[in-house]
Amino acid sequence: MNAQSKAPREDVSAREAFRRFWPYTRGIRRWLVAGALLLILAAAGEAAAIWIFGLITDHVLAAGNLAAFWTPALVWLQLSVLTAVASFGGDYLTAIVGERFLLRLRDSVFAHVQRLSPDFFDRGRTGDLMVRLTDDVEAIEQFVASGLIKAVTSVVSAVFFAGAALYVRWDLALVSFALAPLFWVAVRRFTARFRETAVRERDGNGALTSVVEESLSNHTLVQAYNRQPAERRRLHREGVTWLEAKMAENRLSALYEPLVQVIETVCVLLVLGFGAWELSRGRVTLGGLLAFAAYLGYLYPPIQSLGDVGLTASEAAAGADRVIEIMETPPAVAEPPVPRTRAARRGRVAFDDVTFRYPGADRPALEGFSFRAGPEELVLVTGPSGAGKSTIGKLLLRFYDPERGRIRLDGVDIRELSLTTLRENVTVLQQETMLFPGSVRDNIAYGRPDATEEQIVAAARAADAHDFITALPEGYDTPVGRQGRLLSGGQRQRIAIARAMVRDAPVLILDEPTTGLDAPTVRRVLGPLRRLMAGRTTILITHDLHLAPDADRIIVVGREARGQAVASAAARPARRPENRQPPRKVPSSAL
Ligand SMILES: Nc1ncnc2c1ncn2[C@@H]1O[C@H](COP(=O)(O)OP(=O)(O)OP(=O)(O)O)[C@@H](O)[C@H]1O
Repeated sequence: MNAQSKAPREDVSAREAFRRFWPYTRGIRRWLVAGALLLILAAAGEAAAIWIFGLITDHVLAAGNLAAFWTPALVWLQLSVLTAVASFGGDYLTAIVGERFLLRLRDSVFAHVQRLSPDFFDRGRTGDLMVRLTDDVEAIEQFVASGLIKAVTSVVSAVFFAGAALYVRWDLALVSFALAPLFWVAVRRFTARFRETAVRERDGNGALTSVVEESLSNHTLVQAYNRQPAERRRLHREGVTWLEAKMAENRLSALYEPLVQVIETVCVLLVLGFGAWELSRGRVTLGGLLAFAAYLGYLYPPIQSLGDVGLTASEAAAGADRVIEIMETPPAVAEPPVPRTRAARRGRVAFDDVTFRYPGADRPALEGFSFRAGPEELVLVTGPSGAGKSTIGKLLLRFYDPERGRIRLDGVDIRELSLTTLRENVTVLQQETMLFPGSVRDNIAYGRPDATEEQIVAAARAADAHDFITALPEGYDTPVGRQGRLLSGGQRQRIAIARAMVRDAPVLILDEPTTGLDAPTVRRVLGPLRRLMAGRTTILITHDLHLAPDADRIIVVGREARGQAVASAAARPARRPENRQPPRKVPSSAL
């Protein structure tokens, strides 16, 4: 199953989302507690300051007694400094906890995504995946880490201010608390709707980012086929869907705040009316009444903030659905329980009666396929398009496991090797030369980041790339651009050959290494390719028979008449041309 496909998603409740992501706070929980305690201290400081304000009103302002002002004023000043420090510390720790949580969760989701099969990426939409790794992960943080602190401090602050209000005038307090359930009703009604709109908004955001990503990464195709208006319309359509979802969300938040304010005003007016009556009868002092009103004023923000936590929880649950969906997509292959981390590095490859079907495909891409390739052998794999040739490389690299049969490297089933060890032993040179944005040097050293300058240059020389690289404006430091687009196809190919040389693996898979290159360029890369193949087991997947004379064996992967894709190993020794020159091997000491 593919997380990015449109399969119906199981909704996750906020509680489940919390339970699921709470373990990511391991190690930072003490900071979480410290942050919450500091914020509670700040709330207590504010409550005490209001108390002093009431005292000053009664004993200084109402009594006109300046002498009584200094002591409470000094205490108030000290309290406000203490409150400021506690509030700073609390906010800072909350931010640290939130950001660390975010970092850890994003790292973990990304690490999982990296283990998924190529099929997951081929079927899914990159833009949507990007939104899941950024916005959705952030929404979860807003709830689980900072949201939790906010909820705890809001509850404690509400208890403080409610307690203080009760202490000052319990009867007045009870009158105002009688309206508290109104808040709950408002919050509950809004939370459910908010959840719905949040899910739509997140999906819309993913779809919009996907269109931008797809359109920009295929800009040449778009321009060459005059598809700009169609792409603009596609973006606009997704933009409108997102706008509608966003507006529904904004409408709800815009409605929620004034509604809460109206409820607040009703409370305050009720208290003031009742208070004025009590004041006129001399049952409460002006200072007492003002302090009481202030406590109520301070009581509403934490209650409102609890409501906000409810809304954040809805958004987080919507994000959590999307993140959990990825986390629950199983990797196509698993590391063995006790992986072997050493291989003989001789390069003996064997496919024994291998049958493989792509996930969701109704017929096998390879069926009962067997072949062997030994050290220093060049096995050429050819056959019609779609017959399963490239699949051989994907299975050897263990992007997928066969349904039946087994694949061995130096006599060991590749399922027993650690994935790292296996992939250190097999280098692939793909049909489409993949370069990473970065310099020429970074790209050559991509498979072996600790490669020395001499090794990089030796590989570039052997790949016949050194001369054109030194002629580039910044030599080995020249940026190659996105997917190496600043270089020509032949240059990209030679850099990829140099990269494979630096990697120096005993098994080499060349998947259509000359596709897309014109005849002179093909002739130009043949020499470097031969040097790369020297001393290794090479599986050359190609329609192009330029290298056929060099092959030790040719395997024809074919389709049988019944229309099923069947790979048959019609292996036959290739005729070795008399004039075949032994390839010059790049001394491994130089690599
Ligand atoms: N990710 C995938 N999911 C489902 N089917 C796939 C997937 N990748 C390839 N296939 C199918 O598997 C079959 C073999 O594909 P493969 O890429 O191995 O063919 P090939 O012989 O290398 O073709 P070509 O010469 O055109 O590159 C094809 O029918 C193809 O449609």
